[in-house]
Amino acid sequence: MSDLFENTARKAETYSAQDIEVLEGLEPVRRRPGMYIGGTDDRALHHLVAEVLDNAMDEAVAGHASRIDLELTVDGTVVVRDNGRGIPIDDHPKYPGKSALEVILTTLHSGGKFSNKVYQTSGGLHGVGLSVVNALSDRLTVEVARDRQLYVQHYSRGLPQGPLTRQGAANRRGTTIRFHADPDIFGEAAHFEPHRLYRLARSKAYLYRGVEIRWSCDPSLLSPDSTTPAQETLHFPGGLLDYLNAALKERRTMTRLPFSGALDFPNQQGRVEWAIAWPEDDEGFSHTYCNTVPTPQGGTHEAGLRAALTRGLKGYGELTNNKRAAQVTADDVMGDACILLSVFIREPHFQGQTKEKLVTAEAHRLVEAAIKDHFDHWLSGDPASSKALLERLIEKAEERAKRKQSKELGRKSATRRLRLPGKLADCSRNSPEGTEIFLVEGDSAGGSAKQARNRETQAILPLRGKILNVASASSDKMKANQELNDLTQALGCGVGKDFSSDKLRYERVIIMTDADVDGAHIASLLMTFFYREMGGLIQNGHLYLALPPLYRISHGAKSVYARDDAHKDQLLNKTFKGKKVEISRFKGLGEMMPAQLRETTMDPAKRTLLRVVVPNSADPEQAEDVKATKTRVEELMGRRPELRFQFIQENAKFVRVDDIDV
Ligand SMILES: Nc1ncnc2c1ncn2[C@@H]1O[C@H](COP(=O)(O)OP(=O)(O)OP(=O)(O)O)[C@@H](O)[C@H]1O
Repeated sequence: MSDLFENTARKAETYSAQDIEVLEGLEPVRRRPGMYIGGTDDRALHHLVAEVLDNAMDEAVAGHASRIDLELTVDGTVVVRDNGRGIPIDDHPKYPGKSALEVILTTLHSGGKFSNKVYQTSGGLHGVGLSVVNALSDRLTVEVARDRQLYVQHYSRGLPQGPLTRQGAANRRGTTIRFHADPDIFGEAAHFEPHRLYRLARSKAYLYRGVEIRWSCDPSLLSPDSTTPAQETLHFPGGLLDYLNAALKERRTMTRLPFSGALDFPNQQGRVEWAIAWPEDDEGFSHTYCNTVPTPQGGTHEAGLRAALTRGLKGYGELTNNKRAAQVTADDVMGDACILLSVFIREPHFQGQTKEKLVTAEAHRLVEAAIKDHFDHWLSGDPASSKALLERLIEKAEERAKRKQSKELGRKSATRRLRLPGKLADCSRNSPEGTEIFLVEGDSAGGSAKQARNRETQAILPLRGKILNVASASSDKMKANQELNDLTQALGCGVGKDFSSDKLRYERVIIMTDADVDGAHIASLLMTFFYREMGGLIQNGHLYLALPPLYRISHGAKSVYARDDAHKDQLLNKTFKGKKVEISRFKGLGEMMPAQLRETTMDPAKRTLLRVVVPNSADPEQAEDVKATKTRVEELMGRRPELRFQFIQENAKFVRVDDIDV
């Protein structure tokens, strides 16, 4: 018998009652954190803050607190303070000599939210949140200000470090939880990201207009280009509609106004609030919440909304004698919409402690009933908008049906066959004529480009960071490279020996990178790839470089864009000579508003493109040039990185195509 089997057999003999462990107190949380917070990764770490903030929100929604502070200090400690009733500090009847506060912090399943007595609708229900945070913090301090007295107790890894002590008079009330996540659990490198905490605080403020949340974070924790403020008071009297407007910015929508409203359920069963818009660019999202807890996986409340909107639109179609409306499905209605939905209900049922999905069956009926009538009213109140929306949704349904039927090798069926990369936002036109694909640097620039594009003819493929330099990489490495694979799949024309110009899915391939050195580097890597692996694409004149501006120069209401320093100087010396101007420099494409990006770089009527050309290999007269180019590319891209950028600037042969005619 092998050692392994011998050992196993011995273990079986000695397996007895003493092998059965019973974990006491908060020990199970430390031993199996995944069960309570879904893991020990970044998401789980940030979930700790959500647990504590949810308690303060519950106190606010119950009408007892109006202000919450969320602070991230320089050593990574999170402070959540509210001006609510304060966690009870009197002795717990079941545990004489122990305060209710200590019971709450050290015992799983203890809390005031198991009945509706102290909280009508609450995000908390399991009575474990705070004890879990306590168990997973190497330092936690709780301060309670009640009855004009301040009480303090310190904990470490779930254990009290001393008794609850009275610290003297307090002229405020409420609870303050200060905690530092335990590096033994989350790792030494784990840290709270200011932007995630800020966004969490902001969404809570949008969800409950009766609360003011003061966010603050040590400025040294913010990177220089961070858009997260170090301090901000978050209070939104317009609720979800404010949220939607902020998310939409200046994007155009199918209807004149968003569909928004709020309604209390009958018999004080709770409340529903919603704000929905259908953007013209079809880049939708869906954020749903129950008792201010985000439910990223949706659930019954979202299903209720789906039913109300779909039935409403179909009904409106019938009312206006539009028979084609019958084919519209819930996916057509919801798929590309921007959706914000928040419900407050009693005793909600979620899936798991991280509460990602609402499963309360009743929520479906309540939400559907509440929203349906409002939606019908809204549709009939603005016939022009409703007609435009319905037509767009019918168009989608018809496109879908056509795709299903079509056996031909159209774009979409090819799409499925080719298994296009998920991050490609494809254009809707079926043939390559007149279409273009923008290869964009990074997801954030990709997001702006998607909003700025013409969705019929312009596709967007965001590429992450620097792509592989194919001139110095092995062919195996190239085949394994995700970014290059995505690019190849999106273009559809094959690489190397398999390249076929006829299969190219777009008429123009446009590299759109930032107007800086990094951008030029990425563009040069992409051009090297095309040159080596899809030479025909350049030979046939399909490859272009976009020219995003580097500066905006404004004088009063007039703004013009300059693509580089020389252009800027030229404009300053001519157009704006002697005038007081404001100059702003774009850090990257992602920083531009979609409208600016459209106007300056993407709109065929206004932009400037550079076409990338190489000497023609079919022309014997150019044979020398062909050879020279090849040597140059091999030399510079292959072995001498320091000369790459210089090469692009000085030696690449571009033909300038101003205001290219489309
Ligand atoms: N900021 C607060 N103000 C007043 N009472 C609080 C506060 N935070 C916690 N509590 C009390 O402590 C109890 C336990 O909180 P805990 O976070 O452990 O669980 P919960 O919120 O009840 O449920 P869940 O585990 O689902 O979050 C709450 O039910 C509430 O009675």
